[in-house]
Amino acid sequence: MQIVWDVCHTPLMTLNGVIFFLPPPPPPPLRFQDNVHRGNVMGSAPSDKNLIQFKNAGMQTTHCNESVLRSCSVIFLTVKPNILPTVLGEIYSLVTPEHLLISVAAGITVQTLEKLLPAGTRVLRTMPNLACQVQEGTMVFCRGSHATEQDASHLQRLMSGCSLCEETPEAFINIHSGLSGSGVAYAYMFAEALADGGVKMGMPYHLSLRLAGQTLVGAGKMMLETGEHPAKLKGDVCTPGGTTIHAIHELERGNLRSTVMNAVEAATNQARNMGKS
Ligand SMILES: NC(=O)C1=CN([C@@H]2O[C@H](COP(=O)(O)OP(=O)(O)OC[C@H]3O[C@@H](n4cnc5c(N)ncnc54)[C@H](OP(=O)(O)O)[C@@H]3O)[C@@H](O)[C@H]2O)C=CC1
Ligand SMILES: O=C(O)[C@@H]1CCC=N1
Repeated sequence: MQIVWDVCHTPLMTLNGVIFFLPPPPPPPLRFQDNVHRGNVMGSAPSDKNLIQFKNAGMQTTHCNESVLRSCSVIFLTVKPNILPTVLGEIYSLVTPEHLLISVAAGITVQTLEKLLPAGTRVLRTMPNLACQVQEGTMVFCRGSHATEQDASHLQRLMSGCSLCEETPEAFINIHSGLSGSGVAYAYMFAEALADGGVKMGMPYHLSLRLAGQTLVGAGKMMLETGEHPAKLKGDVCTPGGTTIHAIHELERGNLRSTVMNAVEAATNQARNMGKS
């Protein structure tokens, strides 16, 4: 997840340095606004593979996770879930009440995070999706026992520039992982299949791909902007006896909706299992 860029993109507040353990932001031009200064953002990772892009964008970088704790007050934990316990052990002695720790790790519960951190640590558990990188993301989050109202609004303000960001009960975080965190990947598969269909019928691949991408963007935007149920919008596309209803019959034969529901269920259950191990 490339949270760092998204955070910096938002028009808010001074970050006393922020980010931790991240893949890179996309290449410049980055749009830093108001008080968020790229020089106040610090990324840490073992290698330069991703960090080099932080450096190129004028952010601070380090290979020492402890340095981030010493310099930063808002810490995004974006390592893979299986590495998180080791990293929290490493930084444990440096975490103070001044720090706000924000985890994006799939499956890792608030209870686990709090158990691995000093008593009283302010923690937020989140689940973003990849589209935060293009300011069209989704994120849900919940508070740990010591996180405050102010911490929650801080995160919402940080993320408001790049995602729909909702506070939810913790039980919804894994569901959001299955629906949207992973869901962008299902959408890409659908887009790929649309484009392949176009190619099959004789359209060049690059044109087919661009049209498929825009079809998904447009369909999502219609849903959000009209507030209409997707079934209603689907009905609007179906001319009686026309092309769409013939295609929909094929999708129903292939169990599209049931398959997608199964996918959300499988990903949610996997997130739940990851939280147990
Ligand atoms: N990918 C996605 O769409 C989403 C991912 N997430 C969550 O984001 C997290 C990252 O996943 P993903 O983006 O796929 O992972 P990546 O492998 O792309 O990124 C992980 C980063 O962690 C760094 N890292 C590894 N070990 C350490 C360490 N000990 N200390 C500091 N940094 C370290 C790696 O450094 P190096 O560059 O040196 O290898 C790398 O830059 C996971 O917890 C996942 O659940 C959540 C929602 C969506
Ligand atoms: O696949 C994963 O585990 C992560 C979490 C959600 C999206 N990617």
